[in-house]
Amino acid sequence: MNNPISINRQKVKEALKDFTLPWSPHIRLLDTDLIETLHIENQKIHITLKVPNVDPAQVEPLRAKIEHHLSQLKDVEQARVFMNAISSGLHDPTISKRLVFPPKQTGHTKSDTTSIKANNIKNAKPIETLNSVKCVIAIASGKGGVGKSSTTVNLAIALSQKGLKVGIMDADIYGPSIPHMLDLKGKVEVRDHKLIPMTAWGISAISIGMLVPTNQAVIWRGPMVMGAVKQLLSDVKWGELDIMLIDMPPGTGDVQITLGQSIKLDGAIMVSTPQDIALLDAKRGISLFQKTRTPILGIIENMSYFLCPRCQEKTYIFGQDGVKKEAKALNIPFLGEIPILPAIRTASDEGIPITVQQPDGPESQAYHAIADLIYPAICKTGLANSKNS
Ligand SMILES: Nc1ncnc2c1ncn2[C@@H]1O[C@H](COP(=O)(O)OP(=O)(O)OP(=O)(O)O)[C@@H](O)[C@H]1O
Repeated sequence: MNNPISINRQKVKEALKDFTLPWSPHIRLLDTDLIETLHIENQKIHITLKVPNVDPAQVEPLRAKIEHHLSQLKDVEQARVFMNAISSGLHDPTISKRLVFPPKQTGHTKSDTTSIKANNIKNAKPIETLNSVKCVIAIASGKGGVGKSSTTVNLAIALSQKGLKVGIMDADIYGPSIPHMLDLKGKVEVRDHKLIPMTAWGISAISIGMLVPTNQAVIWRGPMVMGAVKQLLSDVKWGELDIMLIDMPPGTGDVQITLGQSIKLDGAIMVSTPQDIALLDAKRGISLFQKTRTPILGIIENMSYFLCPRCQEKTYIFGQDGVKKEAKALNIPFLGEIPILPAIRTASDEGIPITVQQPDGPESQAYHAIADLIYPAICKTGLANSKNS
């Protein structure tokens, strides 16, 4: 005979009886009204924690500690604790409660990128919603504005034109541009408490830009960002995907740390422009991925050269082969050059990517050539001959 499931509200409360507030250690959590909701369903505990008017960085350890402690209880399959916003600008009230932290911040949580260790991932619980995603690859850059989002979108479309099912997770919390580039407007559908990705040009996509007004997330720091990333990872019903591309924010901050600690990436692709400064920053990004033992699939040089529309002559405005040489020095694959062309920018601005508008044009060919190179890595047969040599 099966043993009855023993977890119930009483047991959860019992487990939390010694928890105190990190900012007022003499006050017991259960003596406050901070636990707003407590639901138990199918051995999964969901708690909503009201966040008082303190620095969210002080609340995050409590959230994490409760999650960890409750997930150890007998008959508990999963414990999730969500921070509840005092007010939010999210379009969907069922999501808003869970996604954001209070707007007031008294301090900036500085990210300690050195604290990322590969073994953190071992402790991370598998994210159920990603079970149906075969391969997750981050598209990153050290510096902003180098064309990472344009590359993500066009690469995604090039891969889908090869017959793969592709999704984009826009993790660029501070400047989400994927909805604009894919012309995705309107409200994200919520089904069974999960976000349903929007679709355009055969690509599924989710972005914080679909959930909050564009200027709101810009001020988020530390735990707010981490909470948002975790929920973009675990609260989205992706369905079957061959590959998910994650459009990362530039640099090495909270998003990179949270992702590094939450999921095992199958690979990372760096995007850089030929300028020295962008390359220098890209190297920092590469070293961060190396710390989490994420395979670097390679580096793409964007805005490499101008292609004369009349004579097809290439002009290397910022010098030739800078990224290629650096890739060789770093012993990582060089994935290719993308020209700087007005059509790429205008297509992005119109929300109809160049790979959709002119799938056979020279700009699209550059993305297709890179898709050809990474395709075998996605299909776990190793990277195709890269252009390093
Ligand atoms: N190869 C290219 N040719 C012409 N314009 C380009 C090219 N790549 C990107 N752009 C344009 O440069 C601008 C910045 O590109 P994008 O938003 O993709 O960069 P990003 O690295 O994602 O920026 P952010 O750091 O803000 O997220 C956009 O206007 C985009 O259309």
